[in-house]
Amino acid sequence: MQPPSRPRRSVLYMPASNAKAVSKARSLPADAIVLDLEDAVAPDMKAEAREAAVAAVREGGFGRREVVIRCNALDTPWGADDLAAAAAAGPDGVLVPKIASADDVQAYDAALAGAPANTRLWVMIETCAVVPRLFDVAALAASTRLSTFVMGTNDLAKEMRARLLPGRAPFLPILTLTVAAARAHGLVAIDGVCNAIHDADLLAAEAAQGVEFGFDGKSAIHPAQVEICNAAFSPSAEEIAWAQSVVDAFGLPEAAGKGALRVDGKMVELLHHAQAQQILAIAAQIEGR
Ligand SMILES: CC(C)(COP(=O)(O)OP(=O)(O)OC[C@H]1O[C@@H](n2cnc3c(N)ncnc32)[C@H](O)[C@@H]1OP(=O)(O)O)[C@@H](O)C(=O)NCCC(=O)NCCSC(=O)C[C@H](O)C(=O)O
Ligand SMILES: [Mg+2]
Repeated sequence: MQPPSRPRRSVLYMPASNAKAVSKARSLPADAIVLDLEDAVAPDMKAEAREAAVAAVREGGFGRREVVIRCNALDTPWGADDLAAAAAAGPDGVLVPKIASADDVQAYDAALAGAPANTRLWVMIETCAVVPRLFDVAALAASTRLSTFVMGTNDLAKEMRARLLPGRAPFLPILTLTVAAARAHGLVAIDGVCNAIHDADLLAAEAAQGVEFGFDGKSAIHPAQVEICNAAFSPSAEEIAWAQSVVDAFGLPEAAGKGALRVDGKMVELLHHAQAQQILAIAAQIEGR
């Protein structure tokens, strides 16, 4: 199991046209920020938002935060220009909406052909059509820039005509499939947004659910949500202590050549050793922030 290369506990969206929010993002503790050109931007502001996103990426100042531009879909009047501008700006990621198939992902990858090699492709998982194709889409990680799945539970709810209520019952099978497909092909998986900006209890419960499902982090739409996501997706003190005990136990001379050990009264195997190393690696990165 490969440890995640960096923490992505909180992924904060903002309309790229909101200069105040973009400026504020440079000092917020989000692990990644998404400069949105899509649903958060009204049609008559699309061109201005595109220019602002490119200018923000060029200006920089985001420190360790990953910077991602979310483009409009290629079948909209703005998609092609967004993709071209994003490719030229070279952010850490370009997030694309409403993909329905592996062919869609190939088309977005082709549109980013001129981008720097470190610009990765993030895709929204938010259509009904993509659900049975998640593993085929994820497999493109081997041959394209694809690196990240991001749940779009608002659009999914709209397409399914489902209710987005506490517990998220209608979406649970899709959350599971998304994480499983991501893990099968080494992708990052980010959970969707909680629209209730100031309901800290609801967000904490949803974030804990995302942790339980195996997501790497959660989407946020307001600064007040960032710390809650960070806390939920950081390894706890107990998890870190367990991980250290497991790594220490496998490091002892008497553990050489063994695949299973007893640690604190419980069996641990090499798979737990790998998990423990992953927890310690991500905890060390968080500690360094
Ligand atoms: C939702 C909001 C419109 C609320 O805005 P507002 O009421 O103005 O917020 P506040 O007055 O509480 O703001 C306080 C300060 O914080 C800054 N701020 C607010 N939001 C952000 C943000 N997202 N990032 C950075 N900074 C932010 C304000 O500028 C204030 O600053 P200051 O005055 O200096 O104190 C607004 O929060 C907002 O626009 N949020 C993001 C909306 C968005 O991007 N939506 C698209 C993504 S969600 C989605 O589509 C997911 C997916 O596609 C799906 O289908 O599910
Ligand atoms: Mg959406």
